Amino acid sequence: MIRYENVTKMYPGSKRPAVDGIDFEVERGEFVFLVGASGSGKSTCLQLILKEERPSSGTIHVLGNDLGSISNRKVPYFRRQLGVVFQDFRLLPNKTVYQNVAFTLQVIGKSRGFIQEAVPDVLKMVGLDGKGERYPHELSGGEQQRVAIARAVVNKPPVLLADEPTGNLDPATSAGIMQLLERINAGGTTVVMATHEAGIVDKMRRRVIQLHEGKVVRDERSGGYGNTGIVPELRPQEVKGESALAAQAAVASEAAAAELETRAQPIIPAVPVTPAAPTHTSAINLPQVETEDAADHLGIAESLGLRRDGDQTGEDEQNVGPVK
Ligand SMILES: Nc1ncnc2c1ncn2[C@@H]1O[C@H](COP(=O)(O)OP(=O)(O)OP(=O)(O)O)[C@@H](O)[C@H]1O
Repeated sequence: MIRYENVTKMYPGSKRPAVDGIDFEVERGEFVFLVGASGSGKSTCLQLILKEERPSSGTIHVLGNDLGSISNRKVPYFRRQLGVVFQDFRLLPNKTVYQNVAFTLQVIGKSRGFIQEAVPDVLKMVGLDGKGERYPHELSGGEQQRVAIARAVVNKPPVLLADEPTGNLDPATSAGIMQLLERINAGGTTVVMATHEAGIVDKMRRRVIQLHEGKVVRDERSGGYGNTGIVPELRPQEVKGESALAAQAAVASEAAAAELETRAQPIIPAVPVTPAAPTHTSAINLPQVETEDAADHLGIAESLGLRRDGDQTGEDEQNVGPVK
C-alpha cells in the first residue's frame, strides 16, 4: 500500500539528510505509528507520501503508484486518495462545521445530493451530530480535530495520514480522538500517524516505526513507544490540570499492564538513541483561529490535495493507478 525503497531526502542547505536511506512497507489496513525525537524525520516521511516533498533518491510507491512517475497535473487527483489530519486542525474559521466538511467535496466536484447525504453521515460518525451549524471557534479543541478528521475521511480515502493529531489536546480528549482513529482503521482505512505521545503508543500496541536522525532504528509489530526513561525527548508531554494528569496516569498504568502481558519481538532491533535537548513544552497550545481570506481557502485546498501545486511543466503524465 505504501512502500519506501532506500529513500533519502536532503533538504537544500542541510548538512544531513532528513530521511536517510530508509525502507519500509505498510500493508493495507495497518495502523502504524511513526515515532522519534523532534527532527528525526517523521513529518518529512508523511510529506513524501503525500508528494508534498520529493525524495533526493530512492522510490516511494503509494496505492500502486510510483510517486516519481505522477505528473504535477495528476498530483491533486492522487492526493484525493489520502486523508490528512494535522496538529493544528486547519479549519476554515468563517465556515461552519458542515461547510468545512462540504467544502472538500464541493472542490472535487461532488453533487449537491451526494454532499447532503455524506456530510451528516460523517459528522455523526465522528460524534458531531447536531453541531453542523457551529463555527470552529465555538468548538473545543477535540471537537475541532473531529471536524478535521471528518473532512479527511468524508471522501472515504483508503489511507489516512495524521501528523501529531493529538499534539494540541489534553490526554482525555486525545483518548477520544485515538478511539475515533481506531474506528476508522477498523473500517479498513490504513492509518499512518506521527506522534511524540508515548502514552498513546504504549496503550494502542500497534506497529511502531521509530526514526532517529532520518534512519529507521526500530520497526516493531504491536510495539510501545520505547524506553522513555533513557531518552528525555521521548517522554510523554506533560500536561496541566488534574483531570488530564489523572487520565495520563490511567493510560500509563494500562500500558504497563499491557507491557507485562505482551513483549513483542522487534522486526529490527532497537539501537541506542543519543539524547538531545527536549523541544516540546508542557503547555497545551490551542491554535489561533486566523482571519479567513482567499489565501486561506487556497492554502487549505492545496494541503488537502484539492488544488494543483508545483510547476506545470515537463513531466510525463501517468494515470493514477488502482488501489493496490
Ligand atoms: N522544509 C525544510 N527545509 C529544510 N530542512 C527541513 C525542512 N523540513 C524539515 N527539515 C529538517 O529535516 C529534519 C527532519 O524534520 P522533520 O520535520 O521531518 O522531523 P520530525 O521528526 O517531524 O520533527 P517534529 O517532531 O519536531 O515535527 C530536521 O532536521 C528539520 O530541521
